[in-house]
Amino acid sequence: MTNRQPVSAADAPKAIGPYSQAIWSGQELFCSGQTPIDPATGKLIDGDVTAQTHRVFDNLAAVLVAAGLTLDHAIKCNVYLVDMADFAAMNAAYQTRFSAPFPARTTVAVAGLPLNARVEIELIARRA
Ligand SMILES: C=C(N)C(=O)O
Repeated sequence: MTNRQPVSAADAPKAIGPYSQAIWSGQELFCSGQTPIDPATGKLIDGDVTAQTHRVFDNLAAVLVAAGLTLDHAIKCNVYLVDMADFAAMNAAYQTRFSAPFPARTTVAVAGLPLNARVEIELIARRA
């Protein structure tokens, strides 16, 4: 028997590969990386890294809501950028989606992201 309890969010993009949108493990929820896919079309949105970051957070929020949580439950985020020149703009959008104290975070630049997204963010959340 698996200890992986999946979360399925109709308002977030369907997985584009063999992964769950999120998995509960005990009190912690591991949310797969979200790219700026519009769940209505299944396609990447048009827009710069600011718009892409907000779409990513809308998608993460939809997954969290399906699990009975919100972004306030996030404890760790990993941010992937294809161009570190987007760091400041990503931060500006990012900081509007949380209130202090901010979750722990790591940001790295990567060689590429699915569907040619500029940003992907994954997070871990914890219920009380
Ligand atoms: C988009 C993803 N989270 C993936 O391909 O792993």
